Amino acid sequence: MKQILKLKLVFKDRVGIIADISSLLAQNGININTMEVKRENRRTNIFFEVASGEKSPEKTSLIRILNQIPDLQNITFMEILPHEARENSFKVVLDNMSDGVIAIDQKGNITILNSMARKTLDAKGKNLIGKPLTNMLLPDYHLLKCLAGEEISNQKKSFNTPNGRFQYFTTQKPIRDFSGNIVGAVEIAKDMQEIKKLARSISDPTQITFGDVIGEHPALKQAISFAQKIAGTDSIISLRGESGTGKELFAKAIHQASNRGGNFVPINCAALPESLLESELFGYAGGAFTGAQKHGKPGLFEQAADGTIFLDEIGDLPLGPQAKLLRAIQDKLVRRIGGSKEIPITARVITATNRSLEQMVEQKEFRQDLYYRINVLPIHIPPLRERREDIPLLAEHFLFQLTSRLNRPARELTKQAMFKLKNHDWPGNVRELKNVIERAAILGEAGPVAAENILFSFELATPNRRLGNSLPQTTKQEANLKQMLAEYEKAILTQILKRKTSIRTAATNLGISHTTLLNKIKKHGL
Ligand SMILES: Nc1ncnc2c1ncn2[C@@H]1O[C@H](COP(=O)(O)OP(=O)(O)OP(=O)(O)O)[C@@H](O)[C@H]1O
Repeated sequence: MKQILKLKLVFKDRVGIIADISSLLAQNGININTMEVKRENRRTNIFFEVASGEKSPEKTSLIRILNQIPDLQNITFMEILPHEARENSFKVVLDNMSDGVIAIDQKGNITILNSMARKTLDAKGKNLIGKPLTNMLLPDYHLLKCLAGEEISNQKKSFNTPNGRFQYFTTQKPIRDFSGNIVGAVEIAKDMQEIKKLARSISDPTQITFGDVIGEHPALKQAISFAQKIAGTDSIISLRGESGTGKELFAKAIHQASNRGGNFVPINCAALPESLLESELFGYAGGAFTGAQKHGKPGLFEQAADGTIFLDEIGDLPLGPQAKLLRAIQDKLVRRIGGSKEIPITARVITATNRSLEQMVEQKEFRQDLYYRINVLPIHIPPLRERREDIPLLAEHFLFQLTSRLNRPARELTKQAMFKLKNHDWPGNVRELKNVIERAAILGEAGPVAAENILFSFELATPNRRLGNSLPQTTKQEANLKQMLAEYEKAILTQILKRKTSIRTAATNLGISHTTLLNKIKKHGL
């Protein structure tokens, strides 16, 4: 029976090994199918495959033959040779591409046809490798012209396939060897629908996915994986977390992952007066009140249709609208103000708040029954100060976002700038970090973003800081006592360091130890 054997031989490095192997095997009537040589550490590794003919070599007889070659140190039989492993991984890469790839050799015979090309051309299961390109039904055979040096880039084309009309951008180029000789040609076809989808997702900022939620902290990752798990259900989700922690970002990502057909419709319950809230949420019938539109107006529940309604700051919803919201959620029906028709609700409800609803229930500011309705699946988003390790990731992300938006070259943050960011308390959470980074990037020159351009809101409030009797002019809204003291301390240290005395003298003057002063200098990124 015909047999294929794959081997690895290890030799002490010397000249003439390959000649020895070839002539010895030929003398014994054994054919070499493939051979690969690799030299390393004064050893020569030879990988090869032999196909035995009539005189099929047994493993033992092959070993006996090979053992005659001088300097052979080791023989191993292999399942797969290195070049086969490389080809397999190359094939996996090609087959996982969303573009169709066809390659031909010098004679115009097909050498590569990846999964996407097979699918589009309805060639699955057909063995076309090695066959002429002209055997395939294609809109044209321009690829053959690439063998004469022609090439095209991103040309729009379309043709009818058994699966419908396929519109694509094609790029076709000759393949050249190291000396520049044409040894084949390759075509890459990009599906136009995929390109359109990609363009939409880049240009449409509302298309937020979980990939846009940056952070590696376990608590954040847990929140993301829980949100991903429940995104596809119809249940009400309650997002809990301080202001600026990313609740709206999560809501949008959940909506995107839910694959719901309708829109994402947000409403900030704190931003509207009570009189307007109900008409916004539930809409009104024609002539419901003076000034109303003649034909009435659909509310946000109706507008969201099969999508998602995001009730932001639900803790700020007054008690009146709370009762109506509860009824709507319970009955899955809304009635426009002044109307009689009941309209079914198909939208998914996501709520968010930074307030303690539990405390509000206790103080009778929030209805207990509504609380239980909306708090079925709570997701807690941790504040930034509890996940400081995410600060560098987020800072780089916002810097990259800004520079790409402004069409500027990518930038990085200096070590000192990063240090300053990591040591801030972040009362405003991720939103504050985003603002700080954008401000720093705009303020500074080109090149890395420096620490002196990292300005927190309390620093902005005191542009004319002076030492002496005047305290920093930060007001209560802008910073807490801790921040004000930190700022005052920093101002004193900056002033003292400017005098260029030694750290030790400065420490003595300040009445603190040398190490305490060093720690403080480090803390303030001075
Ligand atoms: N993990 C994150 N990754 C990337 N960007 C984030 C993240 N968290 C928040 N952001 C960004 O920070 C800003 C504030 O986030 P968002 O508006 O979602 O917060 P919020 O919790 O809804 O705030 P509020 O309670 O004030 O309504 C947005 O620009 C958002 O894109």
